[in-house]
Amino acid sequence: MSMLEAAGVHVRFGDRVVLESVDLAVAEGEFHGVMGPNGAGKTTFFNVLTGRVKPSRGKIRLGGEDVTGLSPHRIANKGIARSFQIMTLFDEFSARDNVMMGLPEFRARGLDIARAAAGDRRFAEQASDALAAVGLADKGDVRAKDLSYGDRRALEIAVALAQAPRVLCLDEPTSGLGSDGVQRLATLVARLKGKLTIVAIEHDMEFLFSLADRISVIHWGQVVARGTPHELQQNEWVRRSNLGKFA
Ligand SMILES: Nc1ncnc2c1ncn2[C@@H]1O[C@H](COP(=O)(O)OP(=O)(O)OP(=O)(O)O)[C@@H](O)[C@H]1O
Repeated sequence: MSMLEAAGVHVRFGDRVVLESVDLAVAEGEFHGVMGPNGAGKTTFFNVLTGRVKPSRGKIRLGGEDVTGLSPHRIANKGIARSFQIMTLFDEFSARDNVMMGLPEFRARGLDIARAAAGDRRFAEQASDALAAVGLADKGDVRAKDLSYGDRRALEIAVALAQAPRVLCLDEPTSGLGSDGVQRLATLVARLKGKLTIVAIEHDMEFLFSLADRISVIHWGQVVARGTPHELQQNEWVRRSNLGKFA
């Protein structure tokens, strides 16, 4: 059984069809890349997976359970975490507090002060684990706004990891990073690979081809090619487009 499955997903905005019959099956522990030209429908597909857009047809299943059309909040609670292309951190808060605020139990406790006091240490420990997982172990007390761009991107991933997701969706994780930052992210993803199911939209083909187990190419709202990086190198469509130029 696939950890994450999309079956026959259609999305239309007015009379514009943006996704047409998109299928995807991602195995547990797989790192699946999604690539394609600008405007192809990749972000819309992520929005369907994470509940921000309801498909006009088709199903999304997580671990076999139908989660189609659930709210983003409920889908997150079921285990699909998303790291956004646009920074979504609380700048004035420390890295650790940002991660703690991503913990479902932390948010669920509301303003119950007695429980909060008892829970704080445990939450802080969970947050520290997530920070360590992304190489920010010694930056827990640094305010988000004082972190470097690369550290902020790593922190976004820590926020998503702290939710102990079953599936992590990364929307252009390398965007805005210099080559050192990309290298560091590649090391992090390589460490997470196999332990976590990851789906990543990415324009950096070198990054994707070196790390992904399989890649789906979306163009005009449809999957036009899919396979391992090696298989895609042989794919006629990818060869003719300039998408595989790093392959
Ligand atoms: N809410 C919306 N209403 C109408 N059209 C939309 C909406 N969201 C996206 N679109 C259109 O759907 C198409 C696909 O957009 P989408 O953002 O999914 O593409 P993408 O592959 O992620 O592109 P990029 O790589 O540039 O981020 C675009 O033409 C976009 O203008």
